[in-house]
Amino acid sequence: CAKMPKPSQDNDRDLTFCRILLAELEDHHDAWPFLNPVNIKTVPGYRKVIKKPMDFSTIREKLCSCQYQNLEMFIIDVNLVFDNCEKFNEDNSEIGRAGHNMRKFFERRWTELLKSN
Ligand SMILES: Cn1cc(C(=O)NCCCNC(=O)c2ccc(F)cc2)ccc1=O
Repeated sequence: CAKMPKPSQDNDRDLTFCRILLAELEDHHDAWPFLNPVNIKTVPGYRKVIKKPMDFSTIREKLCSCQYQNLEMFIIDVNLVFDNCEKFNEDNSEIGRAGHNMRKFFERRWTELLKSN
């Protein structure tokens, strides 16, 4: 059928979830490697290896400028942060472990939030 616009209350719910989830990610103890874009001038190899850099401040900027149509698009960008981290860092490294911890936290929190609805 014709693509019907999503009822606004679903959009509002999705936007609220994105704001809650992003605030919790930014406040997490292990967030420090992901708060700002990786500095491709000071981190050798990063520019070549990671095709689509992503970080929490960029996600914050996209959220505040209505660049996420829905919760799914937001989750894709958050997972990109953690997938980039796994690709570039050893599992047994400080940043590698932070990435695994943050991904586990995020998975648990968004499933909890969606179950609450
Ligand atoms: C995700 N990723 C990050 C880095 C990286 O070196 N990132 C900068 C760490 C230095 N940043 C801090 O220490 C900091 C930042 C904010 C803050 F509030 C407190 C501390 C390298 C490879 C990689 O894959």
